[in-house]
Amino acid sequence: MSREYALDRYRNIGIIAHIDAGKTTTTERILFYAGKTYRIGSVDDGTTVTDWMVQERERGITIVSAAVSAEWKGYQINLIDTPGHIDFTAEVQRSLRVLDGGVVVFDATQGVEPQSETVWRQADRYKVPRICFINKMDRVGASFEGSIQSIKDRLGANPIAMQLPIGFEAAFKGAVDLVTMKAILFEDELGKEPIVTDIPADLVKEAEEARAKMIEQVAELDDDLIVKYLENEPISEEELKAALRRAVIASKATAVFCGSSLKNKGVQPLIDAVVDYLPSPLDVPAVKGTHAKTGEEIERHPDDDAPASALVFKIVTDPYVGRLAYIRVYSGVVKQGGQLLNPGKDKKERVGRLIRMYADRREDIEEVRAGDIAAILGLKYSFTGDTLSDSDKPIVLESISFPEPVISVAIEPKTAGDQDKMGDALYKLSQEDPTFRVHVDESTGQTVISGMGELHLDVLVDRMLREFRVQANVGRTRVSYRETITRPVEKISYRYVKQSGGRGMYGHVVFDMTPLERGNGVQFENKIVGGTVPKEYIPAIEKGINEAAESGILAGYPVTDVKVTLTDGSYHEVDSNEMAFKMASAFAFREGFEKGKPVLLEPIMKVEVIIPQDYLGDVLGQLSSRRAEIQGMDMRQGNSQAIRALVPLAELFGYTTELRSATQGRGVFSMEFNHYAPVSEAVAKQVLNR
Ligand SMILES: Nc1nc2c(ncn2[C@@H]2O[C@H](COP(=O)(O)OP(=O)(O)OP(=O)(O)O)[C@@H](O)[C@H]2O)c(=O)[nH]1
Repeated sequence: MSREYALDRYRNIGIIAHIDAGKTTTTERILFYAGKTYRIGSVDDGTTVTDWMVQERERGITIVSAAVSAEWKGYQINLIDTPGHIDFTAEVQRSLRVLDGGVVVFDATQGVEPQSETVWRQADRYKVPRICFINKMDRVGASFEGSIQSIKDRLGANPIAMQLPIGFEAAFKGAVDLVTMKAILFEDELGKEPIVTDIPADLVKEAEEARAKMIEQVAELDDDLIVKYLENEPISEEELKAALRRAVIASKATAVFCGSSLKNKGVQPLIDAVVDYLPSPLDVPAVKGTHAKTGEEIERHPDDDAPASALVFKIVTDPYVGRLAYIRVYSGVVKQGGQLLNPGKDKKERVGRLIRMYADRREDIEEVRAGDIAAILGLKYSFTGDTLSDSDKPIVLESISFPEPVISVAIEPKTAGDQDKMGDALYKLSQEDPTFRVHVDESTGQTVISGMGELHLDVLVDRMLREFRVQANVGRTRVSYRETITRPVEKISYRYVKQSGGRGMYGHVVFDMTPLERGNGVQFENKIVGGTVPKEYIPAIEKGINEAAESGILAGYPVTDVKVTLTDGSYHEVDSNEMAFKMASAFAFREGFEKGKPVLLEPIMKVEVIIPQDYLGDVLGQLSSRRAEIQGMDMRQGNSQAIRALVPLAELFGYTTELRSATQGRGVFSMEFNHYAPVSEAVAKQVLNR
């Protein structure tokens, strides 16, 4: 079999946007025009194809990114939907890791919003080339220019306007294409072909100026073109497009388009732009990884003849077909019925079925080639972030790093019947989502689930009910605190000895514990020289420490930012075993922790509040009563005021409601985890008393 599309005809892209900018509507329209949807969905009616999960429909937000394939003018477009809400940041990150380019959607009345800034920065981190779509041009207050200005000011990007809007607000009709210098007009109705015609007479001058500016901007970024430009030689359409394509792929510029997805305007030129300016798998750097056995660094190119390598970027428990693992193939060919190695887990996996998702159907396929995206059915051991590789040439690709969950709730099954099902449901959900954790609180015996925010946990509890039919009582949302030590403790020595008939137990460890900077977790180093403790017991010692660190001694929260250095110990020829050393190190850890002057740490969030100017005084007052540390303020589009602050997460529960009522519903805020910090004594008392 050969390729259906040449490799340079693939586009793996994501639609990235702030919540409500119109990502779902735009995705829908793209899928409609790219020919694979039978029926257009509408977010407002709750029937979109990408938002297939019930609660997404009800909430009107996109939570789980589905990868959907479509076709446009002989190109295969794999659309990876990314959520716009910060609580689902893991979803955004995992999709950014596997896509080659992004379309960032903005609301023309708002320009850059707080969360568009967050997703933009994330895309920067993953070096994803982007084009922009200024949506909602039909709305009152829409401004193409204002939005472009905010992309420049707030994102520090280099936006190049490729169009000039025709018509204003409700009368928005389409745009002048500044490359071809033709007007493209759209009717409101879906499915109508755009009308390509001459530029309206009253816009000719403005269009010429805009084109001159665009050419200048593109030429400045391109060594070849700048010469021609300065010498006033003619620049062809192809040359212009090629130069812009290079600039976008190198992230030196972002091409900007406008439209109204809801009114079916501007979408086809946007898909043309995806093809013209966003990279194919050949245009992005080779993926990096390490040899699973030797640790040697390896690069893999998108070559069908290279050994197979793929990254699992999403697990979905599909109610109809079962556990689907979405993969991006980086090199080689993954074949249905074939075998792959998960080198990280050292497990062989069989590729049961290979499935390509379209907007309206699934299709079984025989193979997925380098550069493409599809789903595998039948994997047993592989999860998000895992590599699948050729067994003979095992590679582990760079994985995806996820933030630590910051809030938790206790949940309790309603009936005995729910008990078993709950365990199963939680297990499956945590498999799908690496920022969702489950643990049993030792002191209360309660099951505690942790995640990235209230909405995140709400959605998961909701899914438990709907997909797994588990009824559960949910406790109050709590902050996920951490515990750490504040001073070093040396030579903690613990001997675990048991003599109860038969064979005894003997394990003895001596170690130092030192506080680490924030964000370092629990680290372990073995510095034993000579054989006071045989090597075979070292892993058990480390395990004992890690298990003890799962719940600290202050209030049972996980321990973090501590380094344990094993310096000495002793063993017994007959009585020593792994269990004894594990017990010894766990007890020693607890003892050392107690002596290290432990403190509670709380998550501090980076918050941005956007409000109309008039409410500034009230909102600042509210923030300061919530222990906020104001970091800065600036003016935004439409006379609104942005406040940036660091606020403890514990103070943010219920803030949305308070902000709304203080600003007559007009204030919005976004937050993202920033760091952990020690709590004040008063707060510590409160938490510890609970
Ligand atoms: N006037 C106008 N409204 C639009 C346009 N595009 C989307 N909308 C509306 O804006 C709202 C949000 O659109 P969505 O497509 O759900 O936005 P989203 O960014 O996908 O939001 P999430 O899925 O929740 O992240 C819906 O009520 C849409 O009908 C547009 O071009 N013009």
